[in-house]
Amino acid sequence: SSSCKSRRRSNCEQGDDEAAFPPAGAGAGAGWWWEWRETAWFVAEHGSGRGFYNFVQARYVGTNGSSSCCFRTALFGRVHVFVSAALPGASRVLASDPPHLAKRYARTAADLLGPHSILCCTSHSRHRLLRRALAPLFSLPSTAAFAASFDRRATARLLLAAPAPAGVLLALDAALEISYGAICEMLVAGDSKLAMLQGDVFAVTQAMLALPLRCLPGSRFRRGLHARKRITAAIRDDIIRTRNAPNDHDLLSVLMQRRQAGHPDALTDEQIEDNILTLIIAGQVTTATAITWMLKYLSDNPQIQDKLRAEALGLGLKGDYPLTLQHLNKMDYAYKAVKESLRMATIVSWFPRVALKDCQVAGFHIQKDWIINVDARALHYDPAVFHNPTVFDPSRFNDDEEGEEDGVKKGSAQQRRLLVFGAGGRTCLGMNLAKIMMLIFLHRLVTNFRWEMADDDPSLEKWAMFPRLKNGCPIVLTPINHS
Ligand code: HEM
Repeated sequence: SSSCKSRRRSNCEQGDDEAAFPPAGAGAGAGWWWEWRETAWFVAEHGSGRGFYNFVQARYVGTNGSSSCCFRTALFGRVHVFVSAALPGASRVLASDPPHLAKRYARTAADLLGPHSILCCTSHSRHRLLRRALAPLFSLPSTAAFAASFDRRATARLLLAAPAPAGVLLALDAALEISYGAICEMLVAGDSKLAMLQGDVFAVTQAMLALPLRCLPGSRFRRGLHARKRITAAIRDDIIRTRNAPNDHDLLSVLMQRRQAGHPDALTDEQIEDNILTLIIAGQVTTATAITWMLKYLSDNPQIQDKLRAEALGLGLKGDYPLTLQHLNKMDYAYKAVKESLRMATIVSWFPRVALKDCQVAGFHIQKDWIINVDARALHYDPAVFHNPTVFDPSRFNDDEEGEEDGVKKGSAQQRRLLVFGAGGRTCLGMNLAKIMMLIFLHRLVTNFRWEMADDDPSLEKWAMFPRLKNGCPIVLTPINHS
């Protein structure tokens, strides 16, 4: 934003060339003691009810007390630069995907997801192969089947198993359970042990940003590694089963058939294991977390909830109807509410890339091996980009252009500035699935209940990979009388 641009020069020391070094954040220092203190601080915030972004936000305030759009710190032995995606040039780093800026993930995440995971893959050519190999999962028929499966599960969980009138639903648990079932079915249909391992998937996500205390019995990281072993063992059993009896409906069967046919994008067993685990983790916890934030924002804004209800009931769907992609396409206001929830929740706060050589990012001098974190949350809460950014307002997207491009809705300049799913060659593969899950969950809830939060505690869950409410978003449901 313009506010970011003008503040930049005044906050920087000058580098060797034209570009400036990123300013050191609040509490700046040097040497091993400072680095250790920054890491301990980051970990402490992560383990507090305030969440790790609190660490980042505090450091945008420079040593002289003025706020900046970029700062550098040191975490886990590496220099990290955080740069607001509102700065011209920062999100271009993602969109243009230059070869000297490789994707970077915490080593702990790479250990837990595996060396072949698409999320952690740094080689451009191997990454392209993995993206092509996983593409069938996101085809239109697969997406439609996924929507039907998620809808069936959501209906069963929210309506058939609904709590007594004015009962409390723990939204996070419900969203995790429904999305886990639907994603697993899409990846490995049939009788897979994966269905029983939701707790292990949770343990892996809890370990992703933990200290890498591999040898310490009982540490979160070690528990995560053990959970990973059980999950990959289950996938290995599924690979053997599917090799003998593939069915056409799941990703694993497609991958196995490709291998048997000698397809150039065929994946090895190890690549399949790591990427099935990755898809579950990338898809389930993110989306379930987004759903809980959406329900919280709508509980805080009952008039928006009413407007959504009016749109949903106005679709004229009666009786026991399955939702289809055509129905979802008609939910204009709900779609805006989903986008606004994604903006405010900003599930993935920043995007890490490692500099493979000295370079410039958004006008700042970056040295080889530094890690550049393009900060999406700073963009989504920048008042110069989103007017009144802390207000939940789906109508801020009213000026979006209508129309579809490659099956994805086009939007206005402001919409394009959302950085919820990343940009460029590493853009989230599951973004349409995520929006579909959110729309279906919302539709089933809004057409059957009014709701409000049962507990307003704003604390965030400790050690969560993505910021989410500690209380799991308990909502009081009041059934709607349709007569
Ligand atoms: C609200 C839900 C979701 C959010 C906020 C989200 C966000 C993201 C973001 C920001 C990235 C890019 C990270 C980067 O560039 O560093 C990403 C990548 C990815 N996401 Fe999602 N995601 C969501 C749901 C899903 C779902 C449902 C799936 C699939 C089932 C999925 C699969 C993936 C995969 C495979 C990648 C890696 C893409 C690559 O590196 O080429 N995500 N996601």
